[in-house]
Amino acid sequence: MSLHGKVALVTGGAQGIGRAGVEHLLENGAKVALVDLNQSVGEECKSDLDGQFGEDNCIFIQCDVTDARKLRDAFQNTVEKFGRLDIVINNAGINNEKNWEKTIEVNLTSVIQGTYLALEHMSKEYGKEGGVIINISSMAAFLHSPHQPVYTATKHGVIGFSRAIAQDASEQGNYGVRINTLCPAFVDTQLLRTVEHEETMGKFVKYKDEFKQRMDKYGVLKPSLIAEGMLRMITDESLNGAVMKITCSKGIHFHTYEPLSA
Ligand SMILES: NC(=O)c1ccc[n+]([C@@H]2O[C@H](COP(=O)([O-])OP(=O)(O)OC[C@H]3O[C@@H](n4cnc5c(N)ncnc54)[C@H](O)[C@@H]3O)[C@@H](O)[C@H]2O)c1
Ligand SMILES: CCCCC[C@H](O)/C=C/C=C\C=C\C=C\[C@@H](O)[C@@H](O)CCCC(=O)O
Repeated sequence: MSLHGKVALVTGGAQGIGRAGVEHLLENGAKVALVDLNQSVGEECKSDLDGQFGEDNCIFIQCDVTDARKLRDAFQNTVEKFGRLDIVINNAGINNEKNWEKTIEVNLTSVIQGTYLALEHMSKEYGKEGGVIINISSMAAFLHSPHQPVYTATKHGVIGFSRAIAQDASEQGNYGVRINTLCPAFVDTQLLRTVEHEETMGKFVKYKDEFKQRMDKYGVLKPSLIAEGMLRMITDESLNGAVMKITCSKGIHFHTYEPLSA
């Protein structure tokens, strides 16, 4: 699948993994709506990208993904601006064990909401041309990050939801939309800094040194490698319901599941 002429929407696209994904999409000829809560970082990012890739290839839409009406408007505005939608990356995420209800809203509820909105704009079921959705989970879903119980739960949820809807979409619904999940290990972004603070880790902040030892043990990846994985899941048309893992030890690889048996 070539990205020329394609249109993508990336949530949490103003920094970190999302921004790296946006840059790779633009480099490969797509037009991109970067949707992010953070107005100032979003505007700065858009201005940098205009300098790098030319104006009119990228728009910034300020939006809290937990506001269902605003998220719906963000999808609508993207289609109005660029005329179509082909790729959606539900990437926005937080690490907040203190306000754990918010973590569920951002990391799981909004990913579900974003997937349903993406299907409304891309699925053959709605008379559209098809496309691809990437939902961002984490290696925490496999290794359960001991001091992030709610974060871990949300990332398990993203995998379960995405695999189930992918099977529905490809095998029963004939939506023409592929849905894949990406699970990075530790990545060098602002999210990792949240481990230092009580306001984000709550009572688990006392384990911050142990957390840092885990990062030293497993290593910390660059956002550009995660963007490479994203691009592969977007362009490889054989991938639907796939769960990609990216780690320092094994690089980009896929999780394998036992086939269902009675
Ligand atoms: N950094 C890691 O080690 C790591 C590892 C595995 C998975 N992930 C996942 O990757 C995704 C991106 O994380 P990151 O590391 O780039 O983090 P980051 O904090 O650098 O970037 C997250 C972006 O999401 C935006 N955002 C946060 N809440 C939002 C909301 N309610 N509405 C809209 N935008 C919002 C932020 O403004 C920010 O621009 C997350 O889902 C995260 O859980 C990160
Ligand atoms: C404040 C912290 C934010 C955490 C962000 C992130 O989502 C959490 C990641 C948690 C665990 C990462 C573990 C990584 C392990 C690997 O590098 C690896 O060695 C495991 C290999 C297993 C496999 O490939 O199947």
